[in-house]
Amino acid sequence: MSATDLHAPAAPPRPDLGSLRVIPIRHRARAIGTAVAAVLLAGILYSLLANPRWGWPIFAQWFLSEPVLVGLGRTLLLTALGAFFGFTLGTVLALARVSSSPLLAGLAWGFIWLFRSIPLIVLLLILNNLGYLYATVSLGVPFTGFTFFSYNTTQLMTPFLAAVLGLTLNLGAFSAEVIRGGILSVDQGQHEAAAALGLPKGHQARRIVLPQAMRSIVPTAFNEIIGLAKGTSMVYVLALPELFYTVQIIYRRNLEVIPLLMVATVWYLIILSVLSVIQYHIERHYARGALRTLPPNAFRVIFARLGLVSLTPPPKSADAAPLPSPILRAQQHGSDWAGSLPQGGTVEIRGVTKSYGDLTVLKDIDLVIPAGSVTAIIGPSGSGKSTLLRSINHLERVDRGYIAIDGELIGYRRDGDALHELPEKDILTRRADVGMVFQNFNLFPHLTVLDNITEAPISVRGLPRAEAEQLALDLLARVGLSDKAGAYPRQLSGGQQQRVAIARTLALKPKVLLFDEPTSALDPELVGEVLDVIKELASSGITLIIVTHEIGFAREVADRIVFMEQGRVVETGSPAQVLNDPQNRRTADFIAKVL
Ligand SMILES: Nc1ncnc2c1ncn2[C@@H]1O[C@H](COP(=O)(O)OP(=O)(O)OP(=O)(O)O)[C@@H](O)[C@H]1O
Repeated sequence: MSATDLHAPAAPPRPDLGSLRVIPIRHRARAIGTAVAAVLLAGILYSLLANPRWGWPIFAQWFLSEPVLVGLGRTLLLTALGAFFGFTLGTVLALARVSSSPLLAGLAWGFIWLFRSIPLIVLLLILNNLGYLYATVSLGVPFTGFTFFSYNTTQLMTPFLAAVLGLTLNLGAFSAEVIRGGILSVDQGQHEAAAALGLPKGHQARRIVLPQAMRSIVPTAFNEIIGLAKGTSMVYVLALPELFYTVQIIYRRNLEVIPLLMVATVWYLIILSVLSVIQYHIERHYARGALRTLPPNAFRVIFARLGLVSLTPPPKSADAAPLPSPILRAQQHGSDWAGSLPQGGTVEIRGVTKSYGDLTVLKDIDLVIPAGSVTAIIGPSGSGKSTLLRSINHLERVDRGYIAIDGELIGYRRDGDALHELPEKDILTRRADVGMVFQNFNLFPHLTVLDNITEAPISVRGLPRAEAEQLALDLLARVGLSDKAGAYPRQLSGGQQQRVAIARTLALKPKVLLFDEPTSALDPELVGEVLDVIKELASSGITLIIVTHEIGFAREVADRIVFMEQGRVVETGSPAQVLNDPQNRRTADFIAKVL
């Protein structure tokens, strides 16, 4: 014991913390509010039940009567058909609106403009009177008199068909804008990552863009469907006895207006409640991956309130296990990148120039990057490094010059002196040879880690699912993440996400791997784990091109450094030469600033 300890005042006795009680704060205002709400509710219920004019016995007599149920069935059928065809049409229109074809986009815009402008009731009446405008509906070859079929319009356009068609056209126009809004809400990086993996356009829309767009589409889409369910009452103008028209017929006969209106109201309330439960579960489905923890299943909440189940899921033992370092994990699996990846390709960049409007960001770039080499591109911000990298896999189109991998042009076909741009389908196929790892990872948040990796091998390389999953598990083991196969990207740290992104790119077995500042979105303590994986890859034989601000890492891993400034390659050479003995003054100034 030291002298200071001898003179220190004795510490007060430590209370027994285990015996302390926690007393929750009392919210007086909330308690008063609840009491007022309960009194109001009781008052409303009393007025509903005690006032005989509501006519509850008559309500009970008609609520489940046959004509009401038949009308209800028609309302439900119209809602289901209108919603199905309306949203199918809306999806096609929304995809046409965002397509790069001006004609398609213009036609879709015109359709939406027209059918959003026409009131539903007017549209229904026009469709119902179509027979007056066109006596027959025919399909044939114009001016030849040749027809495949011909129908009498009045017989064809029954009130039911007119109702379904009217509701479909109306909902199609409104839902197209809802869906387009959802598509626009998907981050640009997601489109780029899908394109960089060579996923076909239709596949990108179906598997990557629309599922993510659904999160913002679903709430508004359900508003539209609820509007449609109530809007079906509009078809009374066609004398089609759906729910509302049926109760109207009944109360005109028995004059019990209020009880019969209540019959319709309560049925609409039930339809709305069922739709709300469906909406909750669809939203929950599309929240997978977007939220770290999903909200509980609505039925589970009810059962939990009744004390039948617990709301807390049992802990997952796999998540608790500490992760070994990537390199250690790779050694445990006896892995060696060399041999498992294809031989690297030679990248030839010739006379590449690129401008954005008046700003020329790449100026006559000439570079040959040998197969299997590791090249680090460095330079000040805005010097064109990322643009050059993105041009290599044709995410950016160059204005002049060309880029070839093993002599094969990425975005073009050469014909004498002319370079013809390839169709999107061929560009996507060739892109699969050039993997790209993005600064912000751009993992698909709605897919598990395993699905992120298997998506492109299955769709682009045509691998059977079982084989693709085996490949993905092997790659995950190599980057030290085999126990995260079932996790969603948002459940991983930044460093882990970037390692998954590397595994996803490698699953296509590219000849060239591009890294666009792979660590700049990471916290300093996570940078090392990603750099470790890249260092391992450096000896694999694959060609690596890395845009980086990590000069120390570039020195350690690269065979060659390319220094860029203002869209030009100012100096290239070995790390020792460029970093220790730069020949150009601008390179020297930059190195002096960053080292
Ligand atoms: N889509 C675009 N439209 C217009 N200008 C662009 C576009 N993309 C890049 N630029 C401009 O091109 C120049 C080069 O950008 P680039 O991203 O290639 O630079 P960088 O060297 O990678 O910079 P950093 O190190 O900051 O990422 C910059 O001036 C940038 O503002």
